[in-house]
Amino acid sequence: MTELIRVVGGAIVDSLAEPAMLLVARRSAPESLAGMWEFPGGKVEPGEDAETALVRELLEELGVEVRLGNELPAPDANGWPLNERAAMRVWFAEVTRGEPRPLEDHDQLRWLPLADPAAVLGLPWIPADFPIVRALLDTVSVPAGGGRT
Ligand SMILES: Nc1nc2c([nH]c(=O)n2[C@H]2C[C@H](O)[C@@H](COP(=O)(O)OP(=O)(O)OP(=O)(O)O)O2)c(=O)[nH]1
Repeated sequence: MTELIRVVGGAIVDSLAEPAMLLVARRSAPESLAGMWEFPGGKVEPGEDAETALVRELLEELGVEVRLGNELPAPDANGWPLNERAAMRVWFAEVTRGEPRPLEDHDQLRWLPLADPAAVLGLPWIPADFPIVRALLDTVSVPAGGGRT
């Protein structure tokens, strides 16, 4: 049996406590993915912990240090299926040092308002990411107060 390719992605928000904006990245490589938007991140290396891999990837790709928040709840422990060989786990994250720049694999970064789901879902994401983006929008749209009138 071939082993599952473990991918990790960062849902970088302006504030973990009160997320209003989401940072998304446009792939420049490989050619099959160029022009599509994604969660910055990458593959977990052998023997590496998923969260360590994510912190490493975000530093390599965007030049920032981050604090990880909660994991976006996924359908199973491997995360979200990307294809028959790969699955991705996604964590919320907040930048603690540096200004995100597209240093590797991306040609554009964009902050999007989470209050505008149409703007977020309107980008040409990697197709496998759409269920993840929808789940993320649902998660952040839960009113913090939760009060009833
Ligand atoms: N980072 C990231 N990868 C995604 C997303 N959605 C999705 O299908 N993928 C796929 C694209 C790639 O096939 C794979 C991640 O590989 P990668 O090329 O980013 O990994 P890496 O930085 O470790 O690169 P490498 O060492 O393989 O060159 O997962 C996403 O939202 N973010």
